[in-house]
Amino acid sequence: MSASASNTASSSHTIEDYDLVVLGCGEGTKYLAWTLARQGKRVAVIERKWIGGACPNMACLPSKNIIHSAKVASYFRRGNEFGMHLEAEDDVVGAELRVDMRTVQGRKRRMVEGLVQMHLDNFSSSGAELIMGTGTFIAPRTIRVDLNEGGTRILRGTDVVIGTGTRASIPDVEGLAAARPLTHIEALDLDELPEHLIILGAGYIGLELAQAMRRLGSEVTLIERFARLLPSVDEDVSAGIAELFSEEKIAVLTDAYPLSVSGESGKSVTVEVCAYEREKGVDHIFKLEGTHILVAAGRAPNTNGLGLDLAGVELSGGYVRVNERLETTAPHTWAIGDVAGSPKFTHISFDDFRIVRDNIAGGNRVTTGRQVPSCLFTDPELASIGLTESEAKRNGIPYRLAKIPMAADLRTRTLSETRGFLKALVEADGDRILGFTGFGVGAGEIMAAVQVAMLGNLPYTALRDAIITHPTLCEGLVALFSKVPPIGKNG
Ligand SMILES: Cc1cc2nc3c(=O)[nH]c(=O)nc-3n(C[C@H](O)[C@H](O)[C@H](O)COP(=O)(O)OP(=O)(O)OC[C@H]3O[C@@H](n4cnc5c(N)ncnc54)[C@H](O)[C@@H]3O)c2cc1C
Ligand SMILES: NC(=O)c1ccc[n+]([C@@H]2O[C@H](COP(=O)([O-])OP(=O)(O)OC[C@H]3O[C@@H](n4cnc5c(N)ncnc54)[C@H](O)[C@@H]3O)[C@@H](O)[C@H]2O)c1
Repeated sequence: MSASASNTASSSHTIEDYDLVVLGCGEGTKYLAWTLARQGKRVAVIERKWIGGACPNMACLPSKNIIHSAKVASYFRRGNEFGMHLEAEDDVVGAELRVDMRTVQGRKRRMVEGLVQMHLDNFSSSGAELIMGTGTFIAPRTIRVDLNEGGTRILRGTDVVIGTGTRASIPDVEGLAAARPLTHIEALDLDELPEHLIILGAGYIGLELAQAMRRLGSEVTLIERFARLLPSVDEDVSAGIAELFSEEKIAVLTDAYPLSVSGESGKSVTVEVCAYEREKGVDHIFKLEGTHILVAAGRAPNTNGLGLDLAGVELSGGYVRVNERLETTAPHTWAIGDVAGSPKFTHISFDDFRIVRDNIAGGNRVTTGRQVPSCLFTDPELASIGLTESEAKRNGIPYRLAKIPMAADLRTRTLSETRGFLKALVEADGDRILGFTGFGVGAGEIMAAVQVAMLGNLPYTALRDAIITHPTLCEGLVALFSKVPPIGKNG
């Protein structure tokens, strides 16, 4: 769809007017573009590199693809347990598994190519225009695009949406940047397995990739500055993950941080680590040798150099400042997803799309009070929604607690995947479900059933008394909610 040229920004550039101009082709922004274009609006999306944004290209979906290959590797190693033997080897446990990373990557790359094609099809069927180039604001609602193929264009939107996402933040550690560390982008695209991968940061990315790379055959060491893995989750969850990682021989250094790094990732790196020994109250400084270093130490917003000041868009802590309607400080200028400071999940960026779509149409939809479910895709998964036990304690919120081991969910026994537990918080003086955490096989899928009950304001007894197919993983919810203590008695 061609845009109408209405006036000129400079002697050589015509301003092209659109109903909607979107900066960054991420989760929420692409859905907004396709939706408004299908309504007959003139829409342009500016993207510098990734058609579809982070999720399909180098974040959620590629990581889950590699994690699944790592699961297959773990099944291979567990072959004996299931009575599976390779012809040539009697003892599969003793046999060395050879992982061909090029084939692992080939499967992932085919998936990504298919996803990119799916996005291109959506652009052509919706009529939204995809412009490959780097966008910078030059005036309110007006963006100059430095086209990847050369040349520039200037676009102005009746509405403009910023969805430029985040990037890996590289901590200011002596020698770290010079060591050319991997971020998740390179780590998810390795054709050769690192011999010894050192991972800085034991958050979502660090934990998921540590286990995957270990299962594929790398030696892995995690360095985390806090005292335990995932300090924001309940202690029993954190301990469960620590035990899992210890069994899988992933070295974990907590209360530790790097002082300096030397060498070059991909060849050899030396990290000087400072680790605090809590019992003795002393710091130890030592050197750790590895072949690669991956930085998974949090995210930085892509707001630098966007010319946001020229657009009247203010920042807050580096992120685009938005209100609960996802409006920025400039009229008809919105922000979506990670860069708006929304919780950093694809499903949240998608929900931001729904909010902005409705508000552009004159509605009043807000981010406040929405559910923020999450799932860490370690094996087994850690899924959580609503209030956690530690949050309830910290905020003095009374609750009744139900907790069962995954082994009480009989499906797990058929799978030989009995590790972990399910827990739920129910209000102390009523039947409302306040929160759910599952650390176990299929926890992310089980959580969705609890989430629907919470959305519908169902009492916990609805799940307790439901007839759920046997033996499914969700059947465990009957056992879990049967454990809720009576009112007045918290177990
Ligand atoms: C390794 C990894 C695994 C993850 N796994 C999960 C998961 O399993 N589940 C989950 O829910 N979340 C996951 N996340 C988080 C999720 O990927 C992000 O929250 C989500 O992609 C954010 O989407 P977004 O809409 O904010 O924008 P993004 O998808 O980040 O897109 C922003 C786009 O803007 C473009 N851009 C930036 N600046 C410009 C510019 N000036 N001009 C033109 N284009 C520009 C970028 O190239 C990018 O394509 C993961 C993240 C990582 C890093
Ligand atoms: N399954 C999923 O949904 C999924 C998967 C991957 C990423 N994500 C999203 O992406 C975001 C970013 O992930 P991430 O893992 O980069 O960040 P994170 O915030 O989850 O974890 C970063 C970790 O690095 C540690 N750290 C930071 N600097 C350090 C230092 N100098 N020394 C030692 N430790 C240090 C922090 O204490 C923290 O534990 C997540 O918050 C999440 O929202 C989601």
